[in-house]
Amino acid sequence: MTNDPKPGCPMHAAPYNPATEGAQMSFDGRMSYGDYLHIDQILSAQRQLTPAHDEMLFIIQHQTSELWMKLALHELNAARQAIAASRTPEAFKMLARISRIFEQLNNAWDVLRTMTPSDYTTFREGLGQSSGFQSWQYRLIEYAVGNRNLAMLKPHAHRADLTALLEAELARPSLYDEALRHLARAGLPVPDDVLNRDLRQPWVVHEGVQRVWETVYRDPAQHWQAYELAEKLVDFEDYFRRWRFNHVTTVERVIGLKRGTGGTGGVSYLRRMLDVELFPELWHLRTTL
Ligand code: HEM
Ligand SMILES: N[C@@H](CC(=O)c1ccccc1NC=O)C(=O)O
Repeated sequence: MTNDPKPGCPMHAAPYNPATEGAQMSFDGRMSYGDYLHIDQILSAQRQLTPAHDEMLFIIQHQTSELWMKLALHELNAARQAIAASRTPEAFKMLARISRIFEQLNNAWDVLRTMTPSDYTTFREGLGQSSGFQSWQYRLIEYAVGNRNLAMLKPHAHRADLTALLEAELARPSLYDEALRHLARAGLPVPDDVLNRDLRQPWVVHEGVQRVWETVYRDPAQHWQAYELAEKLVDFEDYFRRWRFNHVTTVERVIGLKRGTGGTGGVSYLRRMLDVELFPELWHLRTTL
């Protein structure tokens, strides 16, 4: 019997066999989709600790977030390298992608929001003291962009490999440091104490830096690349802030004002994090422009 499509009513046609047009159907000794993507490994990592229906949603939500964070870090590191080499147009493309990744993470909250407090209490106890607070990729993103709080190293002290990773990040100039070094190379008067700062320390708001960004924003045509870089950074922070806001709102909706499993006050802690500014001068200049 052939599998040629029959003319006439599709209801009576034999099911179409894509092999007739050459679809590869045999994978003995050839690399398949699942082989390339290690699908077996990924799909065997959803191990519920309870029989609760919604625990699967919770696990997959976090695992997919960690995958997107992995890509965000990949792009962030490449963007930083491109800026350091003054290849800014290349960096713009990667920074735009990072913002889209955060948009993706922001949209994902819509799925998690379908979990009610009643649903969550069916498995919350099983989580013990684990919490997103201990996500090393999240901390690495914060450190990479410039939010360097050394206190956040502590939950990783039991893992020498992760501590080394985070420490290595703290020794590198952040995305914001690289942006400012780029401005200095372009001839803008970035203060020396900024260019020679102790990279491990948290960023401290600097009036001289704000003045440099003001110069850029007062005459964008004259400083087009710096202006474009600034707006890409603001765009990224905008999406990052939305992630934090979605997180705290979802948390309040699900656990109210209960303490977090990670030991913080929960919503009170997350609200405090809403005040963190990654690139403060880029926001402040808008008031003084
Ligand atoms: C029902 C869902 C969720 C609840 C109830 C929740 C709750 C919390 C709470 C209470 C904290 C504060 C730390 C603590 O004491 O535990 C926290 C931190 C955190 N959570 Fe969630 N979370 C949820 C979903 C998520 C998701 C989907 C992610 C994505 C990866 C995530 C990532 C984080 C991160 C990165 C932190 C640290 C934030 C910071 O230090 O600024 N959480 N979460
Ligand atoms: N901190 C959350 C627990 C929690 O959300 C969580 C636990 C384990 C793995 C990821 C988590 N997500 C984000 O914090 C709570 O207090 O319920």
